[in-house]
This record gives sequence, structure tokens and C-alpha cells, in this order.
Amino acid sequence: MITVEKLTKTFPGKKGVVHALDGVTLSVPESTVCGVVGPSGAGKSTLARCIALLEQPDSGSITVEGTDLVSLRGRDLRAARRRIGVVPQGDSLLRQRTAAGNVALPLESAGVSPAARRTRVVELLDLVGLTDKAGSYPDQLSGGQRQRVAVARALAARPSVLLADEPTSALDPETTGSVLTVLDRVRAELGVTVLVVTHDMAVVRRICDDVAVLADGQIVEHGKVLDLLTVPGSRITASLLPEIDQAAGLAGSAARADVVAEVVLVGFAAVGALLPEAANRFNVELAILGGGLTRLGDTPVARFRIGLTGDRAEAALAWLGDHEATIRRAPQEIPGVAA
Ligand SMILES: Nc1ncnc2c1ncn2[C@@H]1O[C@H](COP(=O)(O)OP(=O)(O)OP(=O)(O)O)[C@@H](O)[C@H]1O
Repeated sequence: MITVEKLTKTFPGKKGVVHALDGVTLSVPESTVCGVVGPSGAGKSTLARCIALLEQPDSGSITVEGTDLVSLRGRDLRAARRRIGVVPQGDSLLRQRTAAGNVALPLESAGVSPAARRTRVVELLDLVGLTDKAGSYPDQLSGGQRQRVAVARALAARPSVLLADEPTSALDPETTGSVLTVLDRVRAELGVTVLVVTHDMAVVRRICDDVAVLADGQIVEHGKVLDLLTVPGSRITASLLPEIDQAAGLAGSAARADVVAEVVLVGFAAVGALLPEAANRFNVELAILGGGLTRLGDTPVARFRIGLTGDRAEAALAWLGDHEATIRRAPQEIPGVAA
């Protein structure tokens, strides 16, 4: 569990003081993955660096597994650092060392015996699916493989918390998938609490239980990803759900429909059965005018624009709203566009 309370951090800037973190409060439950997203300069890396004890905050507290990190000094600080694994931004492996050699590095620094080191390195390379690359040098590995080695290295000292700063930037979607699979295993199999800083909503879609949106050093949105889907005005929902072409279906079937609305459905039951059931119950014609299906983690999620035609169209929409569908009325006309 990571708990951050009222964290502030300033830097001197050319135009005055930069408030990189301006009262950030956030908690990440044990064995979950939390994504930190937000525009460039929002303070994401500074937050990760403060939690990793690489940066000293100006004020506020950071608690990991019940220990307040901000007040630690000397040996206690070094011990606490070991309980926090860090996957830094960019290429961070030593070029002159093999994959196994890079993973072994923190174990050597901690004085672990050669035999115990070898056993641990084998375990870690197996965890990240790179047993066959133990003797390869970073230049002989793909970008995704290098990132997986960096994850294995970060886990060497069995940390309870892992911080990953942009672990998939500059990777193609397929390679991104292999890195995300590894991070998901780290949470599921080792029970590690993961905080991942990212620009990439695919990371949030694939592995995050929670997400926090930072802007100008403040958390402007935070919660479970699936819960935020139903929050009106959520900043991130639009980028997680299937797109709807705003002009699609406004002519033709939509123009004929008695009611046009956007529905968000979460979970197997909702996605599969709810719309046909509403149509049957209220004897209305239901047309899908746009949108589609996706997955957030293991959960199917849909966003559709629907058109309902029939005397009881309004009642059918109200029934959907009462049965786990989040409803937003769609305009039936866009100003300036003839129906
Ligand atoms: N060491 C530093 N010295 C001076 N200013 C800094 C320092 N580190 C960060 N900043 C400033 O603090 C603010 C937050 O930076 P930070 O790198 O945390 O943002 P970010 O959200 O991670 O951005 P990006 O997505 O571009 O990496 C920015 O205005 C940045 O210029």
C-alpha cells in the first residue's frame, strides 16, 4: 500500500517557482496497479521520484507499508529504498553487462552471495520470460526485452512496491503488450503494488485497477478505472471507451428514431444482454448507430450510440439507466447539419 498525503515539491524555474507537486493526496491499495496520467509537465515523474526517495518533497507524507518515508535518514533510508523497485524512464541498462548481469547488479550491491545471486537471477529472468536471453547484451535485445530486464532488475531485492516511469514509451503496440503482461504478473503473482507513470492510455486500459489524473501538480481525478467510466464529465473516460463518430447515424435511422442516446455498459452481463432485453420488454426497435466494444483489463466494456423507436422508447431508455447502463442523451441534430 502506498499513501501519499498533501505532497508538495517546488523547483526554481526561469519564470519563478514551479509547483511540480501542489498538495497531492493519493493512495494505492496493496497488490493493485495505479496509473498516473496527465499532460507533459503535470508532475507525474516528480511524484514517482518522490515516492522512490530519489527526490525529497518540500512537505507532505509518503507512507509505504506503514513506514513514513519522508522522515527517514541514513541507514533506514537506504533500507526503505530497497523495498521500492524502480523502472526508470528510458534505456537504463548497462550496455557492457548481459541481461543476467544487469539483473544481478542490485544483488551485488546488497552483498548477496554469488550462489544466491545466480538462483535469484534465474527466477527473475523466468518471471519476465527472458530465460533464453540471460547471456544477451542490451544491444542484442529489443526495446521491450530491455524493459523487461529493467523490471526484473527492479524486483531483485523483493520490493513490495514497484514504480515504473513511462515503461512503454517508444515501444510498438505488440512489444508494449509483452511489458504490460510482465507488470500484470508482478502484481498478480508477487502481490507487488505497482505505480505506473504513463502517457499511454493502452497501459491504463490493459493493466490499471486505479488511475490518477495529474494536472499542474494536482490530482484532478482519481478512482477505480471502471468506476470512472460512469462519472459524468470524467476526463479520461473518453479516451478509454470506443469512439463514436459524432456525426454518425444522425441522418437515416437516427433521424427516424424517437430517442437517440449514448450508453456505456460495463461487465459481461451488461454488454451481452441488456440492450436486447430492453428492446423486448418495451417492444421498441433498437438500432446501434455507432460505437463498439473494448476491454478494460478482463472486463468487457461497451459504448454505443443507440436509436430507440416505438411508443415506449423513453421508458426503455429509463429502464436501461436503472439497470447498470450509464446513459447520456445524444443530440439528434448538430446545428448547421441538415437532418
Ligand atoms: N529537477 C528539476 N528542476 C527544475 N524543474 C523541474 C525539475 N524536475 C521537474 N521540474 C519541473 O516540474 C514540473 C513537473 O515535471 P515532471 O517531469 O514531474 O512532469 P511530467 O508530468 O512527468 O512530465 P513529462 O510527461 O513531460 O515527463 C515541470 O514544470 C518541470 O519542468
